[in-house]
Amino acid sequence: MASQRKFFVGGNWKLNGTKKGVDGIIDFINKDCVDPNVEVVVAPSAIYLDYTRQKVNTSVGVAAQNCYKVGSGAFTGDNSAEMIKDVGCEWVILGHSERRHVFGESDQLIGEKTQFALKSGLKVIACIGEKLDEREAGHTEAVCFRQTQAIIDCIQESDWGNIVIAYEPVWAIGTGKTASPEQAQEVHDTLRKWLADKVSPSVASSVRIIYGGSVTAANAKDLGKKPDIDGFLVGGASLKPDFIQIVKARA
Ligand SMILES: O=C[C@H](O)COP(=O)(O)O
Repeated sequence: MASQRKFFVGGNWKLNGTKKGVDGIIDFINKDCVDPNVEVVVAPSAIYLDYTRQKVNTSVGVAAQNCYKVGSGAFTGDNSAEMIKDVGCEWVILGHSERRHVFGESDQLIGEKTQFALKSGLKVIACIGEKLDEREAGHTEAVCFRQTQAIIDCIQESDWGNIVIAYEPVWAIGTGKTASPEQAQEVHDTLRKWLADKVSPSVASSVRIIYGGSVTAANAKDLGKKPDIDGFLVGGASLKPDFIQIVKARA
């Protein structure tokens, strides 16, 4: 039976773009990015959230790339869920590998941020994934389970309808070394089975698990054919018109 899970493609623009660059991306998205079978969400830098929300088609969701675990206060440089909602955006990416490994965010902090974002009414793209040395040591599952468990510990079963899990092996991010469709499918399948046990069978079968790590217009079709790959979180290629081909990978 075909999956009931709606294909989801996120474009994570990371720390890229000026207003002119954002205009260019929005331009190709608005021209050709409508597919009722695909949920598309783009994540500009926080500076451009409001601008992007105002200019991109309303059928395209807009996500922040991060937010803090409380609503307001003396937290210089951070953004809150309330602010993200206030400018009309409904998603946030949390636990991205660059937050974990460049900025040193812990599993626990990411769990707490996820809890607060969901309570505040945002939907969450929750990222997990192992580093190269962890994969080579045979710890891929253990790392993904540990990172996901920290989120499970902070939320309720009913929250899972507002979460998309992004499996992003760190060794595949921005390196051109995509996980093969078989490697990604294996992790997604294992994680889904584990979620059935740790959360519930219904959450396991309904939650979307998307893949991220050097996804391109050239490899998206093969990745998208796998039954447990429910879409992509795209970095570099989301800045280019190739993104449209990735959105249409299953068309
Ligand atoms: O959030 C997106 C991922 O970090 C993937 O980035 P990438 O497509 O540039 O490898």
